[in-house]
Amino acid sequence: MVKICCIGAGYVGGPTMAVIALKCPSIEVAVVDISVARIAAWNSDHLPIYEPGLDEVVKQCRGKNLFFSTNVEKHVSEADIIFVSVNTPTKTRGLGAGKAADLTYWESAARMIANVSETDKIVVEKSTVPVKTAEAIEKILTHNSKGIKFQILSNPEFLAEGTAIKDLFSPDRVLIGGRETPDGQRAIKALKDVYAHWVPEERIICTNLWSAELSKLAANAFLAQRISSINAMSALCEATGADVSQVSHAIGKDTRICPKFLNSSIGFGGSCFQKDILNLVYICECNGLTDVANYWKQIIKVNDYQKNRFVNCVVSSMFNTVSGKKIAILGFAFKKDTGDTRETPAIDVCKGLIGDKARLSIYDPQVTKDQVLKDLSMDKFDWDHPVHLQPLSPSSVNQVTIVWDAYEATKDAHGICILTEWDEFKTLDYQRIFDRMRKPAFVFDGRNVVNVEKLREIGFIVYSIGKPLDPWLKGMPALA
Ligand SMILES: NC(=O)c1ccc[n+]([C@@H]2O[C@H](COP(=O)([O-])OP(=O)(O)OC[C@H]3O[C@@H](n4cnc5c(N)ncnc54)[C@H](O)[C@@H]3O)[C@@H](O)[C@H]2O)c1
Ligand SMILES: O=c1ccn([C@@H]2O[C@H](COP(=O)(O)OP(=O)(O)O[C@H]3O[C@H](CO)[C@@H](O)[C@H](O)[C@H]3O)[C@@H](O)[C@H]2O)c(=O)[nH]1
Repeated sequence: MVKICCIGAGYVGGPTMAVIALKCPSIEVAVVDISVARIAAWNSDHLPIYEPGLDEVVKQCRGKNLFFSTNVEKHVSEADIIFVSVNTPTKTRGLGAGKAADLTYWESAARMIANVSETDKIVVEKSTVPVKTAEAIEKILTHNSKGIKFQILSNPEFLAEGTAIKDLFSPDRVLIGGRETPDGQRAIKALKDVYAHWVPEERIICTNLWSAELSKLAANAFLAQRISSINAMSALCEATGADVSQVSHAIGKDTRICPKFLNSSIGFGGSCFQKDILNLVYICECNGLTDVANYWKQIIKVNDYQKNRFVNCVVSSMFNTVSGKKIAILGFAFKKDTGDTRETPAIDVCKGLIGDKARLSIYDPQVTKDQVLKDLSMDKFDWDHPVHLQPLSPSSVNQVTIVWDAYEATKDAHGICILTEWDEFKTLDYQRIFDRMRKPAFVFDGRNVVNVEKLREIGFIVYSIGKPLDPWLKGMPALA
């Protein structure tokens, strides 16, 4: 029986291995982690992450051919194939701080693999890593081993949160990079055989190591670039009276452009886009490609611009001050159908409003009070370290309350900011909400989820990103 071990039981390691176990009953899969709490949660009825469909997959295989354990060394030493899916945060200190990937967790995993291995292994990079990481990992493994052979493969993950199970069941492609030697090709085939249990052969792409590593960074940069492009257009739409949804629809009909990833928003969030683009920028700079680095930097600049623009719009619309005013925040997760808040644009928007002394009442159907408070008090990039190494949650953040109902959040509020596109925000009873708010009552829709005309009929002043401006908002200093 082939044995797989995955180091890192996070958003990638957990779902990916659960699907491999489900689709390959003949393979034994162990997912290991240094976080005792995380492993306990994977072994309980309350999984550590919320992902539609994940519970069912885990329930079907856990205890049969899928195991979650803190006994990292035992499972690593027994495995034929080891996936490494640990954190690769942005460095906050030293060389490359603020851009380069911090490979501390990866390096420590590689050293441990070298220490405990007694048989030949295939080591698979599942984490997103800088190009040429495989070369460094190879050096660590070969210099520390006792004649054991290691083959390194790059097998980046392309799943998106909220649709992880769907993406894993039916991936657009699986990418495997390896050495162009007979041993390297044999390793590629072994991993290909795993995916071939359910992924059609034509969707499994095999390349050299560096192409696979770079393709992951390139894919995220291209995706994020589309969002920054449409968000840049949203500002122009507001200035000219065009409607960004109509523009997206019109340009998306061109099959060369396609309609996906053209939804204007308060900016992209999530654990990957910003981190991976910063990483790409750093690699370009290290290779002397300053103009290329500056091109990709601009994607993040526009993303920051979009978040600032939104905050400025809220403040300037409400008579240039939100001091002491209650603002309801609907949605805190970085997108719908996930409880993940890593790098969510809601953090920057909330911090911006708190900076202007607003009182915030935050509601998100999947994000806990503790998480929100932690996010609002953590330093940039601190979130991307294993949970037990993160700062403890503070007891409270001034000016912020967290509630479990959109009606409670909006009661007596002066304004509402919609920051995540949860479906339930489309069907709220906005008349009821309006009746219980201070007047004039404002809605700032950062995700284009509400029916603007209906809300204006009720009496709201509505700002919806990239849409023709409400007469109230025209001429406001931040928007003019
Ligand atoms: N989240 C996504 O949607 C996504 C998608 C594709 C790729 N990625 C990449 O995958 C990697 C993992 O991301 P994630 O979202 O799963 O992170 P995560 O924080 O959810 O999980 C990483 C896990 O690794 C564990 N860990 C760290 N060092 C360890 C060690 N030495 N031994 C054992 N366990 C260790 C941590 O405790 C943590 O539970 C990152 O490189 C990320 O960029 C993420
Ligand atoms: O048209 C769009 C699409 C997305 N977003 C935002 O962009 C961010 C990222 O969304 P998405 O890409 O759907 O989620 P992630 O889980 O971050 O997935 C991305 O990052 C992963 C980690 O690398 C990759 O594996 C995935 O392929 C890639 O889509 C979120 O804040 C979304 O709200 C928009 O604003 N407009």
